[in-house]
Amino acid sequence: MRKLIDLIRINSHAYYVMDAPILDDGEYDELLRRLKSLEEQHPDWIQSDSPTSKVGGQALGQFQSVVHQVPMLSLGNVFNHEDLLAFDQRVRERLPNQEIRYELELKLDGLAVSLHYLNGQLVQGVTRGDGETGEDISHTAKTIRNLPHVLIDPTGKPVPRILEVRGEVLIPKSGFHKLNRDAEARGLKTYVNPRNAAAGSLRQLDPAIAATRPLAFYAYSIAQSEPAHECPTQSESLYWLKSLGFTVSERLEVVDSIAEVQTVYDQINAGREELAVEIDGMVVKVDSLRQQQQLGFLSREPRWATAYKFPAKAALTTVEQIDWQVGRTGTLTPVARLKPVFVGGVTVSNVTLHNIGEIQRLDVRVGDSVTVYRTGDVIPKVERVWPEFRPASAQVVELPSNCPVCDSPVIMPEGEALARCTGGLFCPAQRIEAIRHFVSRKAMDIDGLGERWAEGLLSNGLISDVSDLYQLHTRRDELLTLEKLGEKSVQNLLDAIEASKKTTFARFIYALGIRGVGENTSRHLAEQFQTLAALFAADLDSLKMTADVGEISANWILSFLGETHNRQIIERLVAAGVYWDAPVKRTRQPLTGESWVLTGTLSRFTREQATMILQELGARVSGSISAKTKALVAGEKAGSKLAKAQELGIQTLTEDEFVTFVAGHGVEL
Ligand SMILES: NC(=O)c1ccc[n+]([C@@H]2O[C@H](COP(=O)([O-])OP(=O)(O)OC[C@H]3O[C@@H](n4cnc5c(N)ncnc54)[C@H](O)[C@@H]3O)[C@@H](O)[C@H]2O)c1
Ligand SMILES: [Zn+2]
Repeated sequence: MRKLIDLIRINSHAYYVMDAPILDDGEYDELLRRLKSLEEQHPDWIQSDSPTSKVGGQALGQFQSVVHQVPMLSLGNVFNHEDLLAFDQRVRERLPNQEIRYELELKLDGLAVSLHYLNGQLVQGVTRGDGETGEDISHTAKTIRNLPHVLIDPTGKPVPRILEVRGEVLIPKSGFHKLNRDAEARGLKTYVNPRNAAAGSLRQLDPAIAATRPLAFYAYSIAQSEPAHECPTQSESLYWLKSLGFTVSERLEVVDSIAEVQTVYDQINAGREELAVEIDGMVVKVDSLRQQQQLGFLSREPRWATAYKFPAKAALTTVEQIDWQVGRTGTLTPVARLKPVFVGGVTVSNVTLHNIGEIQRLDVRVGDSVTVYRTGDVIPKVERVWPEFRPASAQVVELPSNCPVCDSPVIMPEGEALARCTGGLFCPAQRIEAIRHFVSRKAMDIDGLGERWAEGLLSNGLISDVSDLYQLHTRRDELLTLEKLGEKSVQNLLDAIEASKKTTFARFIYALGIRGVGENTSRHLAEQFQTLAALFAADLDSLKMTADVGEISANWILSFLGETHNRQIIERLVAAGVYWDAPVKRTRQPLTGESWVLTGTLSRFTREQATMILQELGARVSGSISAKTKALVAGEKAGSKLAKAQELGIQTLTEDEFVTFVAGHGVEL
C-alpha cells in the first residue's frame, strides 16, 4: 500500500500540478484500482494519506486559493457493460419504484473549472484543485473566447443574482497540434496531450499568453443559483445554459434504459476520432435533479453519475512465463505469456518481446508487473516494467542454449539481434521453409512441389525432412490417396524428383539453406572445396579463404555442418542418389568486369543456368541495358531490351551464338 501511495502521489503531481504526466491514464487508474482493492480487503490498513478518497492534486501556490462553497467532485467510472449494469442497479436500489431516465453527455478530456457570475457578470474562474480548494484563474479564464462575459436570458427573465457554472476547459485537437508545432519550432516544451495543454494554458501568469491559446469552455452543470433556477432536470439545465450563451456537450440526450445507454456509448466510441475535441468516455447522469439530490454523494464522487470510459490504451498485468518460439527460418522469438488483460478494446494474453536484446533493455523477468500498450490495430507491446512490484521469486530470462523444438544448439553471432536454431534441415519448426527452399528453381529445382503439397506430405507423415523426398517413389500408393493427387500428378512429381538427382555441387550447397549462403557463395564454396568430404572437413580459416565468405557466414556454415542431424540428412541425400560432376575450378575468368544482359526465352537452358555460366566466366549479369552493357544474349521473343541494345549499338548474341561463345571459353553444356 505504501508503494502504491508513493507511486500515485508522484504521478498525480506530474499530472495535475506539472501538467506533464509520466504514465498513461490506464496505468495510473490501475495503480489506484490496486490500492482500492487492498483497502477493501483490509479496511483496517487504510493509510491516512490514501489518495483513494481524494480529488485531483495540490495547488502549486502561485495563484490565490479559493475555497469552493460546493465541493468539486470527481466521477466514478465504469469500463464495461457489466459495471454499467451494477451502477444502474445501485441507483435503482436507492430509488425503489421510481422511473429513472439517464442523461448522456460526452466526457470531455480537459480540466474542471468553476465560473462565478454575479448579476449576470463573469467575476471569477476557479480550478478544481483538490476539490475543496482551487486556484483563482480569473485572469486567464476571461480570455476564453466561447465564454459569455455577460448573461442575458433570451426569454427576458432576469438571470439569477448568483450563478456558479461548472464545466470543462479544453483545447480542441487541431489547436493542440498547432500549439505543439509552434512550441517545437521555438524550442519550447511540448505538451503530452490536449488536457495538459489546456491546464498549462489556464495556469499561465500572463493572460496575454493564455489569450493566444485556443481554449474552450464546455458547461456541464450548475453548482449554485440564487434564486434557484427553474430547471427540473440536468438536460433542461444544459439547454438553459446554452440559451444563455454557453457551449455544451455536442452530444446530449436522454434515454430510458441501460440498453440505450450502451447503444449511445458504442456510437460515440465509434465516432470519437471525428470529433473536434478529445473525449475519454461518456458521462451517464440521472436526469432528474430531485433524484440526484436523493442519491447524494459518496466521498469523492456523486452516486447519480458515472463516467463510462473508453477502453484504456495501457494496462498493467503480470508476466507468467516467457516462451521461445522458433520461426520458419529458425529465429528464436521470446513471447511473454501474460495474465490476460483487457487493453485497447481486446483481451491480450501473449505479447512478443522480439529478441533477447529487448528483454535485457526492459529488464523484464518472469513474475514482473508490466504495462501492456495497445491502440487501434497495432500489435500490443510491453511498454514498461515495474521493478517496484517485482516479487522475490522473479526470474531473469536467458537465451536458451538449445532449440526448444529440436534441441539443436542455438547461436547468435556477435552483432546480430536474433538468435537462431542451427538445425536448419532437421528442426520441425523450419521444415516447411527448408523444403520450400530445397525444391526451389535455383536449388534442386523440383518442379510442382509447392508449399501446399509440402504441408500435405509432412502432415501425412510421408516425409519428415528433405531426404525423404527421394524415398517417395516407394510410397506411390499413399501418395495417390492424398487429396486431389491424381495418377498423373503423382507421376509428374516423382519424375521431377528423379530428375533433380543430377545437380551441381553449387546448387546442392545452396539447397541446404545455410544462413548467409546464397547462390554466389555456394558457387564459390563448390569451387573451393570440390567435394562434400572436403566441405565437411572445412574449418574457419579455410572457409574464410573462400570468396564471399566472411567471419559471420563462416560461423553459420560451421554450426550448420556441425549439427549432426543436418549431416545425417545430407548423407541420406547422397545415399539416395543425388549426385553431381566435380565442379571445374576456374582460374581464368575472361569476362571479369563485363556486364551482360539476358533476354527472351532460351531453349537449351534456364535463365538461371545461363546466369551461372556467365558468372563462372567472371561477368556480372544485369537486368537492364545501359551504355555500360557489354553484350546481350537474346533468346526467342526478345522485345524492348533487344531494340534498346541495337539502338545503342551493343553486341547481341543469339542462343546458338552464345553456346558457341561459351564453348570457346571451355564451358560445355
Ligand atoms: N497519467 C497520469 O499519471 C494521471 C495522473 C492523475 C490522473 N490521471 C487521470 O485523470 C483522471 C483522474 O480523474 P479525475 O477525477 O481528474 O477526473 P475523471 O476524468 O475521472 O472524471 C471527473 C472529471 O470529469 C470531467 N468531466 C468531463 N466531462 C464531464 C461531463 N460531461 N460532466 C461532468 N464531468 C465531466 C470533470 O472535470 C470531472 O472533474 C483519470 O482519467 C486519470 O487516469 C492520470
Ligand atoms: Zn530447432
